[in-house]
Amino acid sequence: MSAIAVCASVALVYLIYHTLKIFRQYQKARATGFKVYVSILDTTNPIFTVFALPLLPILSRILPASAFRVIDLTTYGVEWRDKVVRRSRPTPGYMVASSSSELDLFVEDPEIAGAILTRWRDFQQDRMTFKFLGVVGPNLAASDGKDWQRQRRLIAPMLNERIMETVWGESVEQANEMLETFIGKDEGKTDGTVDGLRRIAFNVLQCIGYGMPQGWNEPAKAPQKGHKMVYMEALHELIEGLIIVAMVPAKVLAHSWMPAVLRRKGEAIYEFHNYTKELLQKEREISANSGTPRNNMLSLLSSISEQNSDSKERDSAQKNTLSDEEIRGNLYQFTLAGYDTTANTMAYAFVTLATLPKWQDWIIEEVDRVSATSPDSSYREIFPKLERCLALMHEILRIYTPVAHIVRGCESEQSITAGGKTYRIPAKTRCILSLDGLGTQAGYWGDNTFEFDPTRWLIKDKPNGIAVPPALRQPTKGAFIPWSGGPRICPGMKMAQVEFTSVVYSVFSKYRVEPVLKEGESEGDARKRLAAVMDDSQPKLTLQMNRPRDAVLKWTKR
Ligand code: HEM
Repeated sequence: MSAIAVCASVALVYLIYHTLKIFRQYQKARATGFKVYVSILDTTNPIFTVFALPLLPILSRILPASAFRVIDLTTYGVEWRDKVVRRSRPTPGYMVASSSSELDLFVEDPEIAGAILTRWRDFQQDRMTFKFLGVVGPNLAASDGKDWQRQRRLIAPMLNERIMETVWGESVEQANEMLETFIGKDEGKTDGTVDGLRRIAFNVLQCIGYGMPQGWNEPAKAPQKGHKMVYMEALHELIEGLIIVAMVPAKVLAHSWMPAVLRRKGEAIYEFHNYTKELLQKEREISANSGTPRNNMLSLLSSISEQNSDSKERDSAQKNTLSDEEIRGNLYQFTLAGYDTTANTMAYAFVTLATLPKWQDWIIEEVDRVSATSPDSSYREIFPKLERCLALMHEILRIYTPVAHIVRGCESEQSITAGGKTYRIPAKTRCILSLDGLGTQAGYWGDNTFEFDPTRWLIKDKPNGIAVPPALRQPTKGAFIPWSGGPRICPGMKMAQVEFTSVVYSVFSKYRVEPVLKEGESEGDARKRLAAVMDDSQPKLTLQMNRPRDAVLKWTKR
């Protein structure tokens, strides 16, 4: 037999095997009752996730529309792409059968999404999420079962009201410093608002996480002796390089033959390990002298370190301590989870208000009313009254949902009843909850679902005016889950709300914002151009604008 014939036979056998595998997966998917799409590519493979996205524009030109739609529907970020062109996906969801040993179920129905999030023992955290989030140590988001239960019970209560007061104060200071800088230069015109808000989010986390406040304008510090970068730089490098850091071992990244930009990511992993060890040591000495933990996550976490405990509890769920690796992992994960999410929510809110002056006036009305009727500007006095500012945040999260979807997997067959119908979900199915899509389902939100209208969140006919704390409409379970839901709901939700509202409140107490007009451009056209900058977004770690510097804004004193 010639070499060509051998190759052809091997290819044929592989093709038959591949086709049979897809067929078997298709049969399983058909039995669920959801609409089924078949993909010849393995959609659960990370290589597909990374490469399908940049290839989409080319594929859309060369493939027939129906074939392209199948690839589109299975490629990361489909919810956002559909939202921009106001297109919806099949409800209550759809299955994708491919050559993977796992099936994918894209969930578009609030009842099913709510059930999956609530039944956390049946539907567990996705293994890929473990890989990406557990890169510098085990932590809350990258754990399941008893380890997760213990970490959640110990860590979530740390984000308490004392921390909220610090978040409020720090965010106000950061926002004031940023706006004073913008106003002091170039008649208040800047292309740096989105970056400026990122800096605020990072600095607030630095203050809450480590008790190391950093002024918005303060120049970066020099690395300490024996280090190549400062701690927060190392953390920043890891967060910005999340995917590469998770895929390539630190030893390889830090090698001398690596390009400088990648080598720095590898070095950042080692720096982060060493710094956290030193910081923990220092924190233990401070606590030993003072007796009580300070008001930051590092101090609170180190107070429950297993080093300080003589407990012999063996059951992971019952223990009241964290290992040093878990403290390191959680310090990293808190910054990762709270940074991009909060920063981008603020960014879309500010650019939206510059685009829609009517809603800016609406916010200013509340800011002025609350400030005129409050004896001081503390967190306890102001935050509970900022109902419209919180409604603004909800509406931004509904339209510009930061986390596109949550993935959960089931190891055994599960059934879920929704809309009077029972769906059987086969073992080894990845359930991809479309947070982005659920927030705009016309069936639930109505015909104006794609319109920006924060009043949809207000509870009309409240008996005594403002309810305390700010009370907004509660959508049906599973219909609005930008912070997730069920037992794993984001523990940083209140912190993000306090930060967002304090920044909006301080900025609009003193300033207004509008788009900078290009030569010959009308105000209406400039607003449309700005809206297009927001539409040109891409879900990466979270949804973000592709051209943030094109959002050129002019800030003026009121
Ligand atoms: C607008 C801001 C935020 C949004 C939209 C958001 C969204 C989310 C989402 C969707 C999850 C996934 C939960 C799941 O797997 O079911 C999550 C988890 C988490 N978030 Fe947030 N988050 C925000 C801010 C924050 C902040 C400020 C912090 C802390 C400083 C934080 C800490 C966490 C942690 C620790 C988890 C893991 C919880 C667990 O697995 O039990 N988040 N967040």
